[in-house]
Amino acid sequence: MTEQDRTDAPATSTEDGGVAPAPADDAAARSGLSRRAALGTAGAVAGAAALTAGGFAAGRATASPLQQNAYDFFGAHQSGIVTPQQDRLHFAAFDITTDSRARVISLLRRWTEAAARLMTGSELGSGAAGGAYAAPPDDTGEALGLPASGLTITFGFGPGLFDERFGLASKRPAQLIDMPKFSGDTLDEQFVGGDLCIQACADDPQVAVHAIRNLSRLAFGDAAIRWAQLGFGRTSSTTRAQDTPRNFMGFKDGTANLRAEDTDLVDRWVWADAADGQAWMAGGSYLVARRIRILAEIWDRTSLQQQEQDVGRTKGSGAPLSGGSEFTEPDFTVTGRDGEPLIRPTSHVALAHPSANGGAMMLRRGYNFTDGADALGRLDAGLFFLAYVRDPATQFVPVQNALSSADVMTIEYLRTTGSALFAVPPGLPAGSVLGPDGAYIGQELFA
Ligand SMILES: C=CC1=C(C)c2cc3[nH]c(cc4nc(cc5[nH]c(cc1n2)c(C)c5CCC(=O)O)C(CCC(=O)O)=C4C)c(C)c3C=C
Ligand SMILES: [Fe+2]
Repeated sequence: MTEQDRTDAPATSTEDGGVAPAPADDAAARSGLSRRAALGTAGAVAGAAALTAGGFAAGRATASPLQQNAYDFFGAHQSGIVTPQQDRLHFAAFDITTDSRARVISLLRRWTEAAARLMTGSELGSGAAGGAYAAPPDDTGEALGLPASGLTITFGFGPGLFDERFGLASKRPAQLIDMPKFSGDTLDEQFVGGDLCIQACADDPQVAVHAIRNLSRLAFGDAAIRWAQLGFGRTSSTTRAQDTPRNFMGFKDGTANLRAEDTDLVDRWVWADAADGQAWMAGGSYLVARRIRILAEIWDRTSLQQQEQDVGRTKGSGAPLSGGSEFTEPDFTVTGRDGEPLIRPTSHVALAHPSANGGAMMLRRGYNFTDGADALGRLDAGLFFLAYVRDPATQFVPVQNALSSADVMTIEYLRTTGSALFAVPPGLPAGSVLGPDGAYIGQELFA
């Protein structure tokens, strides 16, 4: 767990890290949260303040059942980027359906306050069963009784937020490019773009789905889901303590990923800086989302030798074909008896490696997905590729171009059906007071 992910600051903390119940109650009163729910949150965050970098609260006597595995919503960066990658994902891209700038701000305030509560394992408002009998409940209820489950909620802004509607055109970061169409892309419009996005990651799928469902509900009248994606297993590690998971092709994935502990590299390749052009993005990042279908039926009829040559690593241990073990650096100069490089130049690893891309790196945070089958009985399954970068034009586009034009794995077995890019603003500092007039994610953009 990294510094900014520690659960060491309550949802309405004071500058010195103490709990400030009065603002929480004020905010609750202003936003119509029940006393019961507000007390639940205050209790949870007060307990959370006792947690340390040693990890989650799970199993600790001091942790209430609801706050177990709770990450802090507050910090210099949004949670869900360098946070140890959870195993489940619900991702949603939204269209903004209002032309009112004030309503967009109000939506971001509602989302921010709700996200901070959901991450503590608390219900929204009066809860699922505690509100007025004659009104729909404030919380849909399917996460009632479940712990926080490591939930992180990460908000992003798509190019549409910067169109003529909201007077934000001059604040659009140069890094938020219109994603080019890559050779071989077979995009399905139902998985493309979005004015806003929410990435909800958790260790329990019900918790991640509950978060998106309730945030979507809060957006009613202002934004509507354009497309969404569930992920059932992580395909990366974002910290050194985590095992390397396997992707839908059966290979270890995430071995050479950037990790939270690589702070210099993360500063260099992930976090935006004011000097990059837009001060409001300092401490933020850019999220590339690509829905990539894997032609499993073809891949599964391919020999082990061919599979390993296409990836550039062994299927068992994930070691590079040039030798060593999983975390040995690939050596692209080592040749076999036939004089050919052991790692083929057309392999995925050879083409995606920083040495082939001007040193560029990215923080991958993808998920396996399966969405049923097509009319021919083939699985609609693959990898929902998520990557955080500081500059998509120099860190993602050249790599994708190289993969699209030369990577045997990409050309023969992968079909990209969805694509989107979002600017992910920085986090909110501890001590921020939330509510109808309070702080919100992205506030510097509207300042
Ligand atoms: C444009 C960026 C990338 C896309 C798209 C992509 C798709 C994709 N990758 C795999 C499987 C593996 N990728 C691996 C490594 C790897 N992939 C990228 C980039 C993209 N992948 C990078 C930058 C790297 C690291 C290269 C390096 O530094 O060595 C690996 C090897 C293990 C690992 O390091 O993670 C596998 C396996 C799939 C299945 C996929 C789309 C479906
Ligand atoms: Fe890859």
